[in-house]
Amino acid sequence: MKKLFIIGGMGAGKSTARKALVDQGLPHIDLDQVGHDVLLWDTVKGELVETFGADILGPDGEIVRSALAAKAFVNPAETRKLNRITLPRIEEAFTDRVAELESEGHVAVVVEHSVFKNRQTSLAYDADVVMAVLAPLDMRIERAVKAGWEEADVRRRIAQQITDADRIEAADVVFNNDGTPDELRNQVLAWWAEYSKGL
Ligand SMILES: CC(C)(COP(=O)(O)OP(=O)(O)OC[C@H]1O[C@@H](n2cnc3c(N)ncnc32)[C@H](O)[C@@H]1O)[C@@H](O)C(=O)NCCC(=O)NCCS
Ligand SMILES: Nc1ncnc2c1ncn2[C@@H]1O[C@H](COP(=O)(O)OP(=O)(O)OP(=O)(O)O)[C@@H](O)[C@H]1O
Repeated sequence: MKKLFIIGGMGAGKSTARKALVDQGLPHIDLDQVGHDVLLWDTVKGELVETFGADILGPDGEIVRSALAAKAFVNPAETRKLNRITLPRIEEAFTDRVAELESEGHVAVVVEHSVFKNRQTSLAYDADVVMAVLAPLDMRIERAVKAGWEEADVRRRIAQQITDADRIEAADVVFNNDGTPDELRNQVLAWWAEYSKGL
């Protein structure tokens, strides 16, 4: 089963690109969603509270994601603390999900990976294809704000992410999303039409 990774900064258009491939019948894994799932694990919750304080918990005893984000994205050291706790668990859940899809006989899976660092890290080392979705910074911020995120929060998160130059360097295919969503979709579908011939 081919693992097709979609990478890109916040607001770049990863989900839009992913939807184009899912419409072609491919299953997908959204690592942001897997990240949310592992926040419910008691081990993860315990380590996060120990590191960031009990005020990241809501009245129901679960993590309030906005409260955690406000503490974890203030500087690279704090983000590293967050990643050290969450990423190994995300990898564990991801590996299980990939094995399930593989046993169901899918030819490929689309993996949306917002926190991609490089191809050597555990999550991405066996990616068959890395697709980068790129858009100018101002455009990404504007889109994310329009989608409901607070501008200061978006800027803080982007400051903890790799740059588009790094993404181009790591990618096999690059999609520029500085036009309309349909233009992005058409680029992705044209790529898939070629790539899937070899499957
Ligand atoms: C801090 C948390 C609770 C905030 O949750 P929230 O619902 O506000 O954001 P969500 O998870 O939907 O992420 C939205 C976007 O924020 C950015 N972002 C999220 N985590 C990170 C990170 N560790 N470093 C840099 N940017 C990040 C990405 O662009 C992502 O698409 C959550 O993002 C989290 O637990 N992150 C750590 C796990 C992780 O790295 N997940 C990403 C998949 S590997
Ligand atoms: N070409 C485009 N023109 C205008 N709006 C767009 C375009 N592409 C995507 N958008 C919108 O911008 C927002 C961000 O796009 P999308 O969710 O695909 O990005 P993402 O990379 O998955 O973002 P995130 O990192 O926040 O998950 C969405 O509201 C989407 O509808």
